[in-house]
Amino acid sequence: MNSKAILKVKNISKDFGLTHALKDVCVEIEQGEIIGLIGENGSGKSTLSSIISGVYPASLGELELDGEFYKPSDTRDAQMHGISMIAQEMGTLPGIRVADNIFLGKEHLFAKAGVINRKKMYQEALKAMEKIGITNIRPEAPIVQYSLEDRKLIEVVRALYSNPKIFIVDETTTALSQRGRDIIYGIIKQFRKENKTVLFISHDLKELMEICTQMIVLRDGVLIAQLEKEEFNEEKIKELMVGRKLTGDYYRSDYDGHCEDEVVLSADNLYIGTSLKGVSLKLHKGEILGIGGLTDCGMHELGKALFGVKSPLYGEVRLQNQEKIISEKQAIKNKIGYVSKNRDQEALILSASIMENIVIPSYPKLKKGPLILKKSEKEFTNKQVESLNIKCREITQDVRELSGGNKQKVVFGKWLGNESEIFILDCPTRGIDIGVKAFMYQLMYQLKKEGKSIIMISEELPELIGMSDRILIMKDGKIQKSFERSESLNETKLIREMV
Ligand SMILES: Nc1ncnc2c1ncn2[C@@H]1O[C@H](COP(=O)(O)OP(=O)(O)OP(=O)(O)O)[C@@H](O)[C@H]1O
Repeated sequence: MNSKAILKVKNISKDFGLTHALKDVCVEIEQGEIIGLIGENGSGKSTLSSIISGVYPASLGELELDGEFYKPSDTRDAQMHGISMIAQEMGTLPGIRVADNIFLGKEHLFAKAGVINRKKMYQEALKAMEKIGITNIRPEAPIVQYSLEDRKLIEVVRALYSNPKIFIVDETTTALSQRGRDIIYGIIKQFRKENKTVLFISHDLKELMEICTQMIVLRDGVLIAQLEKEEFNEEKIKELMVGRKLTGDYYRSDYDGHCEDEVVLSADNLYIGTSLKGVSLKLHKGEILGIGGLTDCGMHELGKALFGVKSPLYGEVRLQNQEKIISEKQAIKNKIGYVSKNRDQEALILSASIMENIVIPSYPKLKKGPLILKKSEKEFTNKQVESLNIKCREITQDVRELSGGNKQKVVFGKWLGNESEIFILDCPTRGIDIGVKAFMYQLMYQLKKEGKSIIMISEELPELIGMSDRILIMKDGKIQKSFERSESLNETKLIREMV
């Protein structure tokens, strides 16, 4: 393979106010390499890829592309230089069709005398989608018709249409099902074959070790290492990421799946569209009930139904006092907290501050007459920020500015602050680093010991096995099998029931 530095990152620093997101980073990225970018939440991965892909400029330092000075004025300029990125937060435009999303800003390609030839545009969209193996999406359909995953894949098609020589994938695969992941892996393989370059950001170290040919490790905005494939070693990379040896238990170490008999939440024969077909379950006081399955098995809809955001066509969700859960507002009033899989879209208001996000469910509690005192809001927020160790500049800072792990802590803070008794957690550790993950597991175990009850919906089998008292495996909208906590439980036994 022809090895040549296609991109040089020279002494790049980036400050956001008082936050030093990148400090004097120097990296050489070679043509034809698949480079994994790894580091804890907030280590600067997205900042580095955003500078390379033209989202914003560096504060100091410069870039060199193909031996020439390179300073993209925006993402379109970067695309014209052959660099495209799929970002964590970007998304598609909701009010328009699939094809219009793919060719956003490139409509002139299909225009003649100011009139767009839509037939040609749709044909081209179909071709572009088929090229990466997407066959279920209609180019003329409104984009809102499609799932979050399909919309993410449409973004991929858009990014690839400019035929980039460097493709940056920022924390995308965790949001996708196996089918979506396979599409991304297929694209990466193709890039490698064509001697093109990929910068791949993921928190899944195993995934990176398998797919990448090199690995860049960042810590606190500083470049720690650039490793060749033969130097990949899981323990060593983890140590480089966190700067210390990781010791102690990751998951809980006991195998006692015992909890109280008291049922705090029950679902009876829930039906929702084609996603839930008669699901019943009981959650006990002090129980961690894991729910697993393939992404489209209905488990995410089940979480929404238990929290009252999705109404079942048939069946009901009841609390211990037999009150029926029919809305999110009522669930919150009854001390239920919900962490959505789609954190940025459903669990947070990104343009609001950390404080506003944390106090929302607790407004009724904080109210003194018709007013809420700023002082009590601040005290309330500070307590959560301190106990969850949320890394931020100030509590009035927009949540948008936080790294993924810290955003997730804000979501937890809002439900802990409201003194929730029941937590419905949909993929609670998605996109967060190993340090924060370990913290989340300890927190869940602590909550269990305090008698709180947790439903943990997860696509990660090790965490289901490692943390749950009981696991329900779902398949095609139904509960397929229940497993008790046991030392002999393993992934193979669960997978057998999932597929
Ligand atoms: N627009 C912004 N305004 C202010 N601070 C920001 C902004 N973007 C990032 N930061 C800060 O810069 C630091 C690096 O963030 P960055 O998003 O690059 O980390 P990351 O490694 O990609 O994290 P994650 O894995 O959680 O996505 C963090 O402290 C973050 O809070």
